[in-house]
Amino acid sequence: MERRVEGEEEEEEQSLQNFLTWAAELGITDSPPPNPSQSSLKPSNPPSCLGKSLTVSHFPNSGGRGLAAARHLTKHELVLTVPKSALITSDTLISMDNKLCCSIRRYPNLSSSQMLSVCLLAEMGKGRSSRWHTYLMQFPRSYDTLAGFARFETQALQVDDAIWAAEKAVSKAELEWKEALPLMRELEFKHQLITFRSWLWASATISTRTMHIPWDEAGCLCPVGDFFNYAAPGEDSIGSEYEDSCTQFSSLQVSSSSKNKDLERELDTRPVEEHSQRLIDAGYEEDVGAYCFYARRNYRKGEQVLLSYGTYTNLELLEHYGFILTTNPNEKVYIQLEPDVYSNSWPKESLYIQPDGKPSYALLCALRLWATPPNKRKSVGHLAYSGQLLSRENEMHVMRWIENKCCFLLDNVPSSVEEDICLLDFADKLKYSHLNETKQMPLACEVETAAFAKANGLKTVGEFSFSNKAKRSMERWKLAIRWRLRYKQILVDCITHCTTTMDHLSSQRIPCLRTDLLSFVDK
Ligand SMILES: C[S@@+](CC[C@H](N)C(=O)[O-])C[C@H]1O[C@@H](n2cnc3c(N)ncnc32)[C@H](O)[C@@H]1O
Repeated sequence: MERRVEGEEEEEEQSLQNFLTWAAELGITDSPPPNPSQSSLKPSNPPSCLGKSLTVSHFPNSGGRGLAAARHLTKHELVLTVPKSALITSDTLISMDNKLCCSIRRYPNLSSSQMLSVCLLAEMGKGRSSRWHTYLMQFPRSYDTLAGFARFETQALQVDDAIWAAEKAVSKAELEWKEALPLMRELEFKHQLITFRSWLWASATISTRTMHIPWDEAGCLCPVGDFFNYAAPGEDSIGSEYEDSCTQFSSLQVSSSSKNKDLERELDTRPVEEHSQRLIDAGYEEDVGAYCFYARRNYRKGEQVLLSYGTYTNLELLEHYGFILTTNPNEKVYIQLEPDVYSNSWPKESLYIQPDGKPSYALLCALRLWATPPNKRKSVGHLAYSGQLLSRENEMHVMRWIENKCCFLLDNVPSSVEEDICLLDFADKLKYSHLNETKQMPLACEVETAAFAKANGLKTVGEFSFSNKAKRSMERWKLAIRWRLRYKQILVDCITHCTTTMDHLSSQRIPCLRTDLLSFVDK
């Protein structure tokens, strides 16, 4: 969840009100006509920004500031439109700034996201004289995306793949910043705006808030539209299979360089009459000339109205948006197989443990074939690929293998599920009081807490009148612990699943599809 500096609530409230008034003047409305393509947005509609369909509210456990239903909303109903003139892209900012326009042309090798970052920083440098000042003030001051993770926070992820993803995100951001430095120097940015810290802020703003548009890969910043918090596809809408598959489209986007194929697909821009066939909950509509947002399901008054940014694992959410979901239907614990298992040619991304602890379809198929004697594989390939259990022994073998793998992975991380829960509990309490309870902690927690204190220049772990920097580090540390805890819980659930399956297999006479298919691996 995003944080703002404490003690500024009143000021923030005033700033929000100013922003919403400004947004209404720009024609941003949550009282759009039922079919905006048949009615001009201006000037017949009274200025309205929030209160008609939506209202700004706080949801401490699901995104902080977000949008709530101001009344009963019906599935597929149009709830917000943001006209094109209110969207911010690199082009918008360049067109209003001659110096920026002349300089940026000399750097054609910068990516569209790098260009938008530079434009955003240039706009920030203008302070109150920026046309967008009121809106820019609504952005968080810091983010928890992986690129901003310091060494201690990265190590707290504990799992190699996750540590690697964080290190890669940091080095990518550094490289992009260095590439953009000559342009920022040419533009004579103030020292504060040229720092890596400011770059991280600008690129995280783009990563967490831009929305897909067809004419700029970096996307656009969409005032008010970017107040929608996230619900995973499938989680928020109880719909048909058709709807579930379609909610994989996203309006909020990750940077084009991350190559998320889902997000590169064209968005649906069909008219509102085709509501029942609508593929997404938001998108730019050329015929309306506005970004349009639709309710993805029915909402009761006061409920948070959510948007699906796309299908993400928790690590991806952390990388691009700086948060994770405790219940994420798209979470995956990837399982690395030996090279001989890959001969079955399953893509690596299909081999994982699901959030409910069950092995993925592909993982089961791959292991069932692998546990079959090589000379029998061809003849049973069609059964394995159609997801069928091959024999009791084969299945027992597969379950034992997965169970051992999960145990191995759990043994190779520095702390257990129980220790992580204890550490999270401790970190939560630290916010409220001075504590010196580390002596009652399990050793692993004590060691990690001491490492946190050291990384943040605190003399003792009991010294918790934190600086803002230490508070932000604490938030990222907690995110890392929550991420790895979920990872471990899935492995534990998988072990339970394997044990239960093996018990079931041993107690029952499972008809063998092929009695000759005894696993060969034990022999
Ligand atoms: C597009 S903004 C949404 C509005 C944002 N809460 C605000 O106050 O401006 C996306 C950011 O909101 C937060 N967020 C969105 N959905 C969330 C969720 N379900 N749980 C936690 N944080 C969420 C994350 O920090 C994310 O980067």
